[in-house]
Amino acid sequence: MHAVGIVAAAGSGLRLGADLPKALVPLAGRPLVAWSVDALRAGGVAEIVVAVPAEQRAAFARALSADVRLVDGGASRTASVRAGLDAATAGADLVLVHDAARPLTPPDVVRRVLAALADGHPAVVPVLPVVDTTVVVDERGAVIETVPRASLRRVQTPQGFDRVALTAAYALLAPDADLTDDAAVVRAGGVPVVTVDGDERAAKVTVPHDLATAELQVRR
Ligand SMILES: Nc1ccn([C@@H]2O[C@H](COP(=O)(O)OP(=O)(O)OP(=O)(O)O)[C@@H](O)[C@H]2O)c(=O)n1
Ligand SMILES: C[C@](O)(CO)[C@H](O)COP(=O)(O)O
Repeated sequence: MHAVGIVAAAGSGLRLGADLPKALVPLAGRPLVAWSVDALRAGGVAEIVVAVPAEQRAAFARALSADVRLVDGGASRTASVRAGLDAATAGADLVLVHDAARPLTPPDVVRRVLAALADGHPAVVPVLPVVDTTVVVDERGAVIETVPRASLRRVQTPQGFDRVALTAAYALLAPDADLTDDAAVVRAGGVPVVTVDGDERAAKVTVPHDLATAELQVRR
């Protein structure tokens, strides 16, 4: 089986508030995107395509090794992944879609996703339980309902797919579709999605505190 990794790295990182695209923000001196590419490689994915902001291609080329292919991302994560998928070589039968913003994803998470794909599941996501009480609020922020959380999960990346199933699901999407992850794309196309264990260390760097936490994690 041949897996291609697509790294979504074309976001700007508004919530992080850095003065360069989030995927280029350094963690222990290396750009987040370089860590995320390494995570996929350490888990057994050799071919990597990275979707980058078009105007930053040169900076990404300097940040990554020459065997990583760069493509121009789009206005949404969905558009960026679609561009990466279009650029993957025909030889790949599996696709792992990963966020550049999850730099410290342990290789075991990647391996668990690949193992479930090898078992014949067409779509696999790593998940974690919800550990806080979870509520619904009204427009003023008042709590109107506590949600039972036993069956809720937080979804991480990399998310793994049979390439034919993912390509077919993307082909069904409207060109301007903007879904929050790729599992939602295949589910919209009727493909069942199974879960494997995620890992707290695969947390997404979204706000400044997440970057500080990642720095501490690297130093341990
Ligand atoms: N047009 C976009 C938007 C997001 N992403 C990528 O999708 C991943 C998850 O998105 P998120 O963490 O929301 O990143 P940003 O969109 O950059 O963050 P923000 O919403 O704070 O601007 C990131 O690795 C980001 O680079 C992408 O490839 N193309
Ligand atoms: C893809 C993702 O990381 C799965 O949890 C998440 O949906 C990305 O969300 P964001 O708001 O675009 O960061």
